[in-house]
Order: sequence, then structure tokens, then C-alpha cells
Amino acid sequence: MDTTDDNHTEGIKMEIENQQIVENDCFSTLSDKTHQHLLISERPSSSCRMVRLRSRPSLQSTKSFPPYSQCIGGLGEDEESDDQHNSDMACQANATNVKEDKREELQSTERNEELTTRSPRDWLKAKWKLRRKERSGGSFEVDADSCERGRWSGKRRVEETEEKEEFDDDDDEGCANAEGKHWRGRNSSFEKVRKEEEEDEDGRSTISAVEGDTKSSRETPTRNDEEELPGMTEGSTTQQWSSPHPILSKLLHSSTSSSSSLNLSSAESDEVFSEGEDAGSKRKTFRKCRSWKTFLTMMHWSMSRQSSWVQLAGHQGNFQVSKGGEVLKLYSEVEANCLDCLMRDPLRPFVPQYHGLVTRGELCYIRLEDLLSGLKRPVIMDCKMGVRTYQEDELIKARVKAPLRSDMYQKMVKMDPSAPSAEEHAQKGVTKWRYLQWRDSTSSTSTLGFRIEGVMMEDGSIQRDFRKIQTLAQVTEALLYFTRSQLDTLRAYHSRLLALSDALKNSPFFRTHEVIGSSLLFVHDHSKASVWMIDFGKTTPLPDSQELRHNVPWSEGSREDGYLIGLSSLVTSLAQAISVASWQQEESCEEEQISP
Ligand SMILES: O=P(O)(O)O[C@H]1[C@H](O)[C@@H](OP(=O)(O)O)[C@H](OP(=O)(O)O)[C@@H](OP(=O)(O)O)[C@H]1O
Ligand SMILES: Nc1ncnc2c1ncn2[C@@H]1O[C@H](COP(=O)(O)OP(=O)(O)O)[C@@H](O)[C@H]1O
Repeated sequence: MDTTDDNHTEGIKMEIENQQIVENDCFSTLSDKTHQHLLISERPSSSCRMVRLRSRPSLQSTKSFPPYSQCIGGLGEDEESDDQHNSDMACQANATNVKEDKREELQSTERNEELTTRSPRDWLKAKWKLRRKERSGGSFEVDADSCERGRWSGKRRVEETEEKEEFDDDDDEGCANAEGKHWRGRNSSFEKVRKEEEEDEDGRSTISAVEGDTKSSRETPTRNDEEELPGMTEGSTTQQWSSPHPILSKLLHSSTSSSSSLNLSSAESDEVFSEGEDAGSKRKTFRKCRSWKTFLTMMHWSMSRQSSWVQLAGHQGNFQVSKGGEVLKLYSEVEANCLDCLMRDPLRPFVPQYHGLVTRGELCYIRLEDLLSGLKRPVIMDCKMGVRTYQEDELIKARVKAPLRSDMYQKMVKMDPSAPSAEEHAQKGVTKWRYLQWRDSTSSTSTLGFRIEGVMMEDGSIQRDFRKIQTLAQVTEALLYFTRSQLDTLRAYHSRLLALSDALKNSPFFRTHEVIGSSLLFVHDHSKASVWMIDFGKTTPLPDSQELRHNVPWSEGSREDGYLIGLSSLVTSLAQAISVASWQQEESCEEEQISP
């Protein structure tokens, strides 16, 4: 079991106490302790240990569970799939959905009779069983192999970062090109700070200028003008070496084999050469040494670039992968202020550690703990929280004279050509509020108080066609897919969300801030699972001593965000997923026992 630690100084890491959740009752009391990364217990959670151990592969073989787009009618239509294969799968999904719809029509009378006479819990169970029966009845005509290929042949996550790496190669140019509007917006306040900094004769650091008197409260709020390694362009890091040179080999073997050990000082590199050489050979050796130093440096970067970091949602170009388990996010004053407050709030264990600011080229970045650091083949899900994703200002602007956004109009048409009004079609543009509001109403945001923005599975394939999900049952199905019905993972998430719920109740930050567009990032691998609050770019403090309840619907002027409505929906859905996964497990136990 991998027990790699989080970087939190106050971190409390504890193993999940599976027994805290009664096997089939997910609403039972859970640990009130604060979890950060919850270790997924290897202990079996059901009594049929032997069977379960054997049946575990069959749980994992939810690989044969059809791709999500095929589980829920209509979802396969999303054109925003990440690769060609996904769109192929979507076509298959449509065909399958038509067939399924017909079959469902025929069975609906029988199904309704059966379902309406039951309690919600029984209803869910019966529904699940019916679905299972349908699939196992041989009438599910999807080519299971091709489903499998679809789900397991998505883009590798490293490809996702290629665009960003190109930008990395030349910070300044990248800044100008990528997401120019957003960059300028986010960094405009930083520009102001930079000017102040230049005027400051004491050479005060950027961080102290930005953070002012809050500096002392910060854990490591130091400026760190990232030094690129000499003679090194990041573009060269894409080069791969199949087998190391003997000298590198020697170094590798004498090192602790961690990638950081490759970041050698020149003294260390010198050691690989023998003494007693003449001046000529020393010069040659020196050149050789330098080239090896460069080589090793490149290797180091290459290795660090192969980290599993991925940006699942949000603005492309906003992030840079950094060294030492950190990611850099483009500076926003609003977000930096929030993170600053959060480091002194009960919510701190649920937020990536904030390490202050750093400049790279012309731009300023927020240094954040990399939540994927230490995870092996992480599986990630981004859930955008709240009953709305627009700020009230956006609505006010839309009424007065908001600029029309043709990009948003196009995104809208792509998802649903009939969505824009005749007027919007004519002007080929919509206001930002109109677009965001439409996104909220066509997803589960308005109804459930959150939506799944995207999921990345352990093979690196990314799926974003969850964004049209509207019902809790669909969310539950998505959670089962995302976790591959693994009970330990589901329980870890459930437990973590309950702990978050407690922390939110005690959080002065939460009471006094309107939290818009913030996400919960679910991350797990084979041994750990956790949920984190991220993205505070649209989270703003309330005026005076106003406080929010977060669990009531929004009405204009109230500034309520419905964050707790979303959290409660998620907890309920996770509980349902745990129930379903338990039944699945029980059934496979039974099947195992019946079969000789
Ligand atoms: O997810 P899609 O449908 O692409 O829409 C995005 C998200 O709503 C972004 O919100 P978030 O940052 O919460 O993900 C929002 O950014 P902001 O509202 O933060 O600016 C973008 O607005 P523009 O950045 O204006 O394009 C908008 O285009
Ligand atoms: N601290 C972090 N560690 C790891 N991944 C992160 C972290 N912060 C953000 N991400 C990744 O980046 C994505 C976008 O983050 P977010 O803060 O929402 O960006 P934006 O403000 O551009 O919307 C997330 O979905 C997640 O995949």
C-alpha cells in the first residue's frame, strides 16, 4: 500500500474505517475526523472475504460496463468529446440508445408497476436490477469490445499538456498568444504591483507587495523567480532516451533513483571522471562533463515533465507544471486573496496548499500544491459547485449593455443548435450571462446544485459528456463509472465529503463569501482517494457583516450560491452509489458461491 504523504503541514492522514459505514446503509454516521487523503483500505468490507477477494477482478471488470455515454440515453450525443474515438463511441451510443428506448417502451408498463410499489431504496435497487437483467439478457447489442476500446484508447494525459508545454517553451510569447484576454485580465492587477515593485528602492519582493500585511500568516509566502536551468530550453525535454549512457547509468545506479537526484551539482557530475588526466584531456573532459550536465539536466526535466499532471477543466493556458509537487496557476487577485484567507480557516485541509506567488517571464502565478502529486495513474473528476455559475454582476451587465460573445454563441450552437433564440442566431452572439445561465439550466447545476465538468480515467482518457446530466440517478451512474464501483473508493469519497460538510459549517470564510464557479476535485488512485476545493477565481467576500446560508435557492440580490445544495446532492448520490456497488458485490458473491 502506497502511503505517500500530502504536503500539508497540519495534515492529518488516516485510514478509512470501513466499519464506520454500515454495509448497506450509506447514511449511517461517519467519522467526524478531518481526512485529507483517505487511504483506501485493503480490508474487505463485506463478510464474504474469500469470495470478495476472488470477485474483486469482476468488480474491476466494470471495464465491461458500457461507456457512460451508452448508459444514459442522449448523453452520447455530445460533440465535445476529446478525441475521434469518443465521437465514434457517441455514434454507437446513439444507435444503442434507440434500440434501448424501444426495448424500454415495451418493458415500461411492467417496470412501472414493479417500481412504483416500492420505497425509494427498493426502487433504486429494483431499477438497477432491471437494468442489469436487461444487459445480461443478451439483448444489449453493443459490441463490448469496441466499448472497451473506446474507453481505453483515449488520449494520454501527457498529450493534454503538450499545448501548455509549447507555451512553456517561451513564456513571453505564450503569454501573448494563449488566452490573451484572460491573461491580461488576470494579470492586470499584477502589473500594478510590478510597477510598485519597480519603484520600491528596497527591492521589496513581489510577494510582499501583493500580500501586504498578510504575509506573516502565510506558510511559505516567498518570492521565487523560477530560474530555468542553464543551457536548457524546455522544448528539448520532449526528447526521449531509450537506454541510458553508461555514465548516466552509473549515476543512476549510485543515486537514490529519485528523479530529483538527477539534478546534480557540477561537483557531483565531476565525480564520474577519473583523476590524473592532462590539461587537454581535462578540457575535453570538462566539455564532456558540461555536456553531460546538460544531458542530465534535460533528463531531469524530461522526467519531471512526464508527471501525471492534467488540467481537466478551466481555461487552457492558465496552468504550468512546476517543480516540487506544485502547480502554478495564473495570478488572479480575487483567488489569491481567497487562498490567503483559506490558509487560516478550518477549510485549509480541504484546499491545496497555497505557497505564495512566483513570476515567470512577465507573468505572475499562484503557487499551489499539486493535488495529483504522489498519485499513481490518478483518476480525477471535477464537479463545479453551486446552483449558478455566474456572478450577479454578469446579470446586471447583461441587462445594460453586455458585449455579445460569438465564442459562447458557437459553443451553444455546437451543443444544441436550437438553443439560441432567433435574435441570438441573427446577431451570432450571446451575452456571457445568457450562456452561463443556459449551461446551468441544461446541466444539473440549477437542479442539483453542481455538475460534473469532466472525468479523467486512469488510462488518461478524458470525458466531458457528463455535463448534460440532469438527474441524481444519472449522477449516481456516473459515480459508479468513475470509481468502477469500487466500494472503498466510494466510501472514502463519501467520508471526505461529510468531513468537508462539517468544516464548512465551522468556516468563517465560507459564511462570508459567495462561492461561484468553484469546483470539488475528486482524485483517487489504487490506494488513496480525496476531494479538494479548488478554483476561487469568482469567490468574493460579502459586504459588511453579511453572511450566506448556502443551502437555499438563489434569488437576485441574495447572492446565495447553493453550494450546500450541491454538496448534499453529491453526498446523497455517493450514498446511492455505495448501495448499488454493495448489491453488485453481493450478487457477484452469490454468483461465485453458486458456480462450482
Ligand atoms: O465551461 P465553458 O462552458 O467553456 O464556459 C466557461 C466557464 O463557464 C468558465 O467558468 P470557470 O472559470 O468557472 O470554469 C468561464 O470563465 P470565467 O467566468 O471564470 O471567466 C468562461 O468564461 P470566459 O472566461 O469569459 O470565456 C466560460 O466560457
Ligand atoms: N492544485 C491543483 N492540483 C492539481 N490539479 C489542479 C489543481 N488546481 C487545478 N487543477 C486542475 O486544473 C483544472 C482547472 O482548474 P481551475 O482552478 O478550475 O481553473 P480555471 O480557473 O481556469 O477554471 C481542474 O479541473 C484540475 O484538473
